[in-house]
Amino acid sequence: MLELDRLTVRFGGLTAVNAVSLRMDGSGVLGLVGPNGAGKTTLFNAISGLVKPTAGAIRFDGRDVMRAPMHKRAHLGIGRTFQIPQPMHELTVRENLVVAQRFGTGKVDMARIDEILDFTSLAGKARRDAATSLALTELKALEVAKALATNPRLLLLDEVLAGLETSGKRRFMGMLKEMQQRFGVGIVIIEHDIETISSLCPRVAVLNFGELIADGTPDEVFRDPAVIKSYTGAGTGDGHA
Ligand SMILES: Nc1ncnc2c1ncn2[C@@H]1O[C@H](COP(=O)(O)OP(=O)(O)OP(=O)(O)O)[C@@H](O)[C@H]1O
Repeated sequence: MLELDRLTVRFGGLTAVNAVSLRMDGSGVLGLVGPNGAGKTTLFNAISGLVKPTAGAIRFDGRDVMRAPMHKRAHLGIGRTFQIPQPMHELTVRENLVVAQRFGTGKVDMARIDEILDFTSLAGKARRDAATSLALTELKALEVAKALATNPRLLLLDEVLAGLETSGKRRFMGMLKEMQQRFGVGIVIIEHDIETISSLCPRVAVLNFGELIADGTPDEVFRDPAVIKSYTGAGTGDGHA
């Protein structure tokens, strides 16, 4: 479904993503890890159309989307969340989903919105509450709900689990596991915690200084000396992946 071919993003003299080639079919969950500044979010930005790659190719269902604008990529089925949740604060939870759905699909389907609100446990908050009144877990759920409302077939989740306490995180992980089946969506998730990634993702890709240095099962990847070195040598030193 998604095919990156030597994708490269440069910001002036800095190569944030360096000739990354990666394929993903329409199912499953792919974990994307790497030390801070490795280029993970930039890769998401390039796939979703927020930054313009310098070189390489992005194909979605065999179609070259390298130059397609964000809304076009959303229409084709590429959805995403942002590291810092970006709700429209003054709108209600339901209105946030309506706006997202219009952006992603060009129409409004209230039954689908109700299904998503239910699934993300936001139904009780939907009508009255402005997004600004939500707690962190609810804001993260809203970020996922908005992305689901765009009707994606591939969903890029940028650190949606970060900052959640243990029980919230567990519930959220259950939701993500169920989401693939229920909504027929393939997931790529950026997450720093190795235990979380290992439990969620049968496949993990590792970036370091913009380069893809490993791609395999969690067991293979987290035992790979190059990956261990990237964390101990060039990593954050804070125990995070
Ligand atoms: N718009 C930009 N202009 C210039 N440099 C940028 C821009 N966006 C990102 N960078 C740089 O590109 C590199 C990769 O950043 P990116 O945010 O993609 O890393 P990351 O792996 O997502 O990091 P983190 O885990 O800390 O979120 C960093 O050196 C960052 O400072």
